[in-house]
Amino acid sequence: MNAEKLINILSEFKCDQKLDRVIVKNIEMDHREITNEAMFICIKGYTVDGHQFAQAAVDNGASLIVSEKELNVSVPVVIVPDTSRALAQLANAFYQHPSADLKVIGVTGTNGKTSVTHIIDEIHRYVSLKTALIGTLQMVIEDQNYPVKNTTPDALFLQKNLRKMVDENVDVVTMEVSSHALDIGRVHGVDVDIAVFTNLSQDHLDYHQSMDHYLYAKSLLFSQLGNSLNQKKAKYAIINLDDSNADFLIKATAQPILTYGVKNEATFQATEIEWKSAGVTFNMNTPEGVIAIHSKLMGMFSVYNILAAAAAAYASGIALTDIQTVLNQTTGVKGRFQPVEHQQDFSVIIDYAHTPDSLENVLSTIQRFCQGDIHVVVGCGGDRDRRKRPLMAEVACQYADYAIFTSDNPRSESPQAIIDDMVAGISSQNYQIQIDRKNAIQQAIQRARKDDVVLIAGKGHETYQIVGDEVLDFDDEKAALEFLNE
Ligand SMILES: CC(=O)N[C@H]1[C@@H](OP(=O)(O)OP(=O)(O)OC[C@H]2O[C@@H](n3ccc(=O)[nH]c3=O)[C@H](O)[C@@H]2O)O[C@H](CO)[C@@H](O)[C@@H]1O[C@H](C)C(=O)N[C@@H](C)C(=O)N[C@H](CCC(=O)O)C(=O)O
Ligand SMILES: Nc1ncnc2c1ncn2[C@@H]1O[C@H](COP(=O)(O)OP(=O)(O)OP(=O)(O)O)[C@@H](O)[C@H]1O
Ligand SMILES: N[C@H](CCC[C@H](N)C(=O)O)C(=O)O
Ligand SMILES: [Mg+2]
Repeated sequence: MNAEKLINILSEFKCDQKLDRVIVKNIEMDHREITNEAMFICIKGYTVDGHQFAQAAVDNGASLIVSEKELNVSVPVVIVPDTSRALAQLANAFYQHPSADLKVIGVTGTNGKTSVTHIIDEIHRYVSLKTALIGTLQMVIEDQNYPVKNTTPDALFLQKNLRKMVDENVDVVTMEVSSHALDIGRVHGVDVDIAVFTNLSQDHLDYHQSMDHYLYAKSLLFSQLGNSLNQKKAKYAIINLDDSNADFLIKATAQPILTYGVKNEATFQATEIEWKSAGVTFNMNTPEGVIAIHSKLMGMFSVYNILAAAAAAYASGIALTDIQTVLNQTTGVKGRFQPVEHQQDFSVIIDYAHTPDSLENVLSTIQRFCQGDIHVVVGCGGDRDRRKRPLMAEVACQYADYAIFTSDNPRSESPQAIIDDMVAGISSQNYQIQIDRKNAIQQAIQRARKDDVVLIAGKGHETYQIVGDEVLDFDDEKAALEFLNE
C-alpha cells in the first residue's frame, strides 16, 4: 500500500519527508515482527516504551516509523500526538474497515462478559451462522482456536483478525470489550452493532482510580455505538436495568435500546424464578410474549446472563424459539461454576469469581442449595486493584463457613503481602492462610464432610500461576482431583 495514502487518513500528523514513494506492506507494533517494508508504530506501554525499538525496527526492514517524537533514523518518521490512537485508525484503514462487513456484538461490564458472549455465540451457531468469538479464553473463528494475550486484544491484532473473519465469510463476531480496551482505544474504529452492558461493580481501580472513571470507560462502548455512519446495519444497546448505572449508559447512546432485568420492568424480564438442584427455571417476558426457560445454569447471575444473551440475539434478528432452545440446553463456560466430577459425598466447584461482587454472587448461589458447610479457597491477583482485596476476604468470611486465603497470580508482588491486604480488616476467626494454592486446596478438601461444598475461586479456566515473571503450570481442577482421588 502507498504510505502517503495511508497516512493521509490521519487528521493530525507531521512529516518532513516525502512519502509518495514509500511502500507499506504491513503494519507492526512489535519490532520483532517487522518484515521488509513494514510500518512500525511506536507504542508507549506501561512497562516498555516502543520508541526505543525504532532503530531496531529499521534494521529489520521497516520503511516508515510512526512516533510521538522526533527520531534519528534513516527512514521517514511520521509524528502524531497519540500513537495508540493512530494505530487503531491506521490498522482499520490498512485492513479495509473489516468490521463494516461483519455483525459485531460487543459485551462490556465487570462480570459476566465471557459467560454472555459464549451464550450469544452458541445461539448464532445454532441457526447455522458462521461465527467468531474474541475474549478471555481465546479467539475462535468457526472451529479454529487462537490464543489471545488480553481479553480484548490490541487494535492491530483486532483489525487484522476481523479482516481474516471477513475473508473467511464469518457472519457475526461476538467480543468481550474490557474497560482497559475502551480506555486505550483498542476498539476505536470497530463498527459495533449491538453493545451489551452486564453490570458494574468494584474492580480495576488500580487502573481507573475511581468508579466514575471506570464507568466512563464502559460508557464509551455506548457513546461510540453507531458513530461509524454505516447505515446498512441496525444498532442496538442492551442494558441491564437493575444495575444502578443503567440510566447513565442509556443517556450515552442515541441508538435503540432493549432492556433486561429481574427487579425492574424490562423488555426482557425474568419472573417466577425457581431454583432447581441443578439449574433455574423462569418465565422470560419478551417483546413477542412469554417464554419458559429451563436452564442448567446456576445462580441469579446466570439469570441475568441469559437475559442479556437473549436480548442481544433478539436484536440480532434471531427467532425467539431458536433462542429458547439454546438457552435451555447451554451448559456454560469452562471454569464458571464448574463442578469437579468425583465419587465423594461433598461437592467441589471451580469458579472464576475474582471480584467482591462475583464472589458474593457465587457464594450466595451455593448457600441456596448447600446442606452442609461451605469452604472457600480464594486469593487476589498481584499487580491488580488492591482495594478489592479486603472486600473479597470479607465476602468470603461472611458467606462461607470457612475460608482459606491463598495465592492467585501474585505476579510481581509478595504473596504474603497480598494476603495481608486481604485479611487486614477481618475480625472473625473462620479462616486460615495457606500461601501455596495446592496446599490450600488440599486443606479445604480434607476439611469437607458429607453435603459440604468446596468453592475454589478466582482462577476458573486458568492453567497457570504467575509468580514474578514466571508462568508456572497450575490447574485448580487437576489439583482438586489429585486430593479427591487419594
Ligand atoms: C496494562 C496493560 O494493559 N498493558 C498492555 C500493554 O503492555 P505494556 O504497556 O507493558 O506494553 P509492552 O507490550 O511491554 O510494550 C510496549 C510496546 O513496545 C513494543 N515492544 C516491546 C518489546 C520489544 O522487544 N519490542 C517491541 O517492539 C510492544 O509490541 C508494544 O507495542 O500492551 C500490551 C500489548 O497490547 C498488552 O498485552 C498489555 O496487557 C497486559 C498483558 C495486561 O495484563 N493488561 C490488562 C491490565 C488488561 O488489559 N486487561 C483487560 C481485561 C480486564 C478484564 O477483563 O477484567 C484486557 O482486555 O485484557
Ligand atoms: N452477571 C454476573 N454478575 C455477577 N457475577 C457474575 C456474572 N456472571 C458471572 N459472574 C461471576 O463472575 C465470574 C467471571 O465470569 P465471566 O468470566 O463471565 O466474567 P468476565 O466479565 O468475562 O470476567 P473478566 O473481566 O475476567 O474477563 C464467574 O465465574 C462468576 O463467578
Ligand atoms: N481480567 C482479570 C482476570 C483476573 C483473574 C485472576 N485470576 C487474577 O489473576 O487476578 C484481570 O486481569 O484483572
Ligand atoms: Mg472475560
